[in-house]
Amino acid sequence: MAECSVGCDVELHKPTVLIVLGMAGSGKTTLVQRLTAYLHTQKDPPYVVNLDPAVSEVPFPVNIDIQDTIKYKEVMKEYGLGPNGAIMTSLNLFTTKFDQVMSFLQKRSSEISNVIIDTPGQIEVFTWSASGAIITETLASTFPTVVVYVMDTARSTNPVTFMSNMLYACSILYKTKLPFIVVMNKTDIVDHAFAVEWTSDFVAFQEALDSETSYISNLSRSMSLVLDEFYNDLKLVGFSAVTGAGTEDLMRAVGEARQEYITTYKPEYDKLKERRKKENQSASDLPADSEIHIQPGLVVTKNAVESDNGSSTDDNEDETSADEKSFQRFLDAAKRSKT
Ligand SMILES: Nc1nc2c(ncn2[C@@H]2O[C@H](COP(=O)(O)OP(=O)(O)OP(=O)(O)O)[C@@H](O)[C@H]2O)c(=O)[nH]1
Repeated sequence: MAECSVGCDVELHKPTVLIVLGMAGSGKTTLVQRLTAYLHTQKDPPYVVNLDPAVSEVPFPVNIDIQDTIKYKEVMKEYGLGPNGAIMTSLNLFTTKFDQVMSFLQKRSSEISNVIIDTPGQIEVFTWSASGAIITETLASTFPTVVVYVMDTARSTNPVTFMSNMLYACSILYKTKLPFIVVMNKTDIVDHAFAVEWTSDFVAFQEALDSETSYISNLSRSMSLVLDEFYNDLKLVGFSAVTGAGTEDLMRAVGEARQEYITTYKPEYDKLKERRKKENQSASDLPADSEIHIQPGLVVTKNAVESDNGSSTDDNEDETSADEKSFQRFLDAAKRSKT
């Protein structure tokens, strides 16, 4: 990617957006709580956004809470959905209003240094959905944005499990195209030194795999070669959301990732913004009901959403996934909100 040569100083006065992702139970919410408390003690309170519609209690002061706009249990009732479908639909509905979130952020932009975004427990709701992609792209097109990927250290001591989680992290890196920090959380239970060793010493990881004799461990050996490149640029931080150990290391890594966004990723996002603008202009030639404006510069057409799901309109209705149905409701709701 190209280096940012001009206009980078403009970014100086913008807050860093931290998108906190991770498997269910890895400690995302507790980490957001810990970071928020830390930044308050630094007299630099963050702007906090909760995108998890199903969290029973938000344990930190939150500026924007999806639950204030969308009642997840009502969505379940109204659309006859199970918990996962309702979480997905709630996020889709909220995405149609994300331009309002952006205007709040822009208004506060000069007063805050960090925006922290907590995401739904089920990671795929955010990472493999069109609404997650729209939110990520919208934020990253405007603010220096970094992904904070939380891993449960205690549950990653098995080399094959560790490898699986790292492959997932790697796939998110390629999907979001943003600077990436892996936070090895819960170091109060297990020290993360093994993860540092496995990601920096290829031979040490191979030796750990030697104790595994399954077919999967052979696959892991091959995959570890692939991941070697990913590890080269990886920012890996040991952290405990419960004790606060590693908080300063994490904030240092966020600062480095922000810099990386400005020099390496921003030029790509600028090009994307330009492309979206052009798409937006050509979409204005289409009939009104074939487009849905999510926010200026971002247009989701019906076709775009369907191709995101890898489906076509010819699919058998019975085979239509809950995800696709939920997107159809998203489209309908967005159309309604336009009128
Ligand atoms: N010992 C220890 N426990 C932790 C730490 N961080 C989180 N936990 C515990 O792990 C559990 C899950 O934490 P959450 O913060 O709810 O995790 P989450 O990723 O937001 O969970 P979902 O929203 O369900 O995905 C809770 O019981 C926390 O108390 C940590 O650093 N150390």
